[in-house]
Amino acid sequence: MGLCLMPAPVTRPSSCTSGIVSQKQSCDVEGDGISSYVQNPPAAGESLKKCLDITKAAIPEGQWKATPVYLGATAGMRLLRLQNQSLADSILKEVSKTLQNYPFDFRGARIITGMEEGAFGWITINYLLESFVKHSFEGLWIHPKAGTIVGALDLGGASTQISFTPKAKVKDPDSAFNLQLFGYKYELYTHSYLCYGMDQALKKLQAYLHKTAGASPVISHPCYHNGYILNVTWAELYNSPCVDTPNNYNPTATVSFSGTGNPSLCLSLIENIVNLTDCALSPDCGFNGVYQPPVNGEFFAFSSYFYTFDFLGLAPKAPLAQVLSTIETHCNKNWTTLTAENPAIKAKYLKDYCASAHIIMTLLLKGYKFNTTWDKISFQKRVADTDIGWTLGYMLNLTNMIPSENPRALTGVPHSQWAAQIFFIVLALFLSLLLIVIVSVIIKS
Ligand SMILES: Nc1ncnc2c1ncn2[C@@H]1O[C@H](COP(=O)(O)OP(=O)(O)O)[C@@H](O)[C@H]1O
Repeated sequence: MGLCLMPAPVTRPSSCTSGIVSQKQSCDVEGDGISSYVQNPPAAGESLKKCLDITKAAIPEGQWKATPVYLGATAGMRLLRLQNQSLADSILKEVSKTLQNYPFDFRGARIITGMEEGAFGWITINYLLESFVKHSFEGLWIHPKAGTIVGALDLGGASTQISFTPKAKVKDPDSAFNLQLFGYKYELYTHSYLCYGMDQALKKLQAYLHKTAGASPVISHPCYHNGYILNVTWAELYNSPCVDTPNNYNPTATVSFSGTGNPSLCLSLIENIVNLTDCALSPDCGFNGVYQPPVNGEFFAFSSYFYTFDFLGLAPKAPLAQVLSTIETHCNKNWTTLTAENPAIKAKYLKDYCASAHIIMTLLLKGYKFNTTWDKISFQKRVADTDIGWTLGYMLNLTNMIPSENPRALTGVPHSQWAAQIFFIVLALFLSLLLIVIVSVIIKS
């Protein structure tokens, strides 16, 4: 869930993340976003209030009333809505109530679509990189060269998004997101894969192993490190609409996953989860049978892409061969060695970096087909001192911070007209110079 605040008067918007950020003061709603609201509503409510109090302290009192606040919920809530619409509604209502008790200008809470999540992430990055317009020294606004716009790769907990401007027109209208920013039209390809965020992909992997293991209560997990054991109840394993509940479902039964640290087996299992076969025969396809034109230009990969690559020492960029060998070495480490080497990393993340690295490589190389353009991906968390994510783009859009028209055009001079004016000024100067030269030659002779 993301919350955005924009202290007024606005010069440049403060950033937003999952949680709350204002003027570089940030706090995260503790727990795993929306799931903490389902599991422990009072604790999640307290955590939200704590965040809001920190944010309130960071904004001068005189600006509180003029500070717009928006709340957008993403894939976690989209999944919950599929499972239990009324619970999703009551969570949004509760959160809205809390926000209304603060002195900000609260403008509503809603669940955004997957396409919006993808497109707003793309807007955030390109806004922070200042790739939409350049303000030239003459005070004129010039548009970017197509090459300066970057694509966005977001890997959240419940869904993953890819957004970029393809070379050719997007063939599937359901994947096209049209925008006009500073008078310049962009056609984005964007797709959000629900259930392929990191938490859900890991859950799919566990459920797949459980299904194929038969009745055995101890299941080998090739993506877990040797010596690591995880006990889960069936209720935890099947608590998501991303996994099918088995016929003999018994919520109180438990299953034990035992790590075997086998990177090649881990990779082949993940390729099954990602469902590459439905795109095997089609050229314009990502994975799971979803249309995707060929990737184009530079990309920024953030959220879970960054967390995993940063932990492995592979951010912001590393050659493909180094990435593959680092992942292999990491997965082969036993759990005792790994925890001793990383005392500061929480076990809940440490246990999964081997699996998450393989999920990432499968998505990027075999799904999106970055196999020949690996060096175009940069694994980043921040740009211009600001966290990357969909939230800032959402706020920029809602507050009309990025005008759809070119600022010069808004004052009545269209782009083509001022380009023509510059051309005639240069032509007039050139003719005047030519005239001076001709006259001085005539006078001399
Ligand atoms: N420090 C971290 N190391 C590894 N994984 C992390 C870390 N912080 C968050 N994650 C994981 O990254 C994924 C995306 O997290 P987040 O950006 O908070 O997603 P969401 O889009 O669900 O709000 C989740 O699976 C979360 O568990």
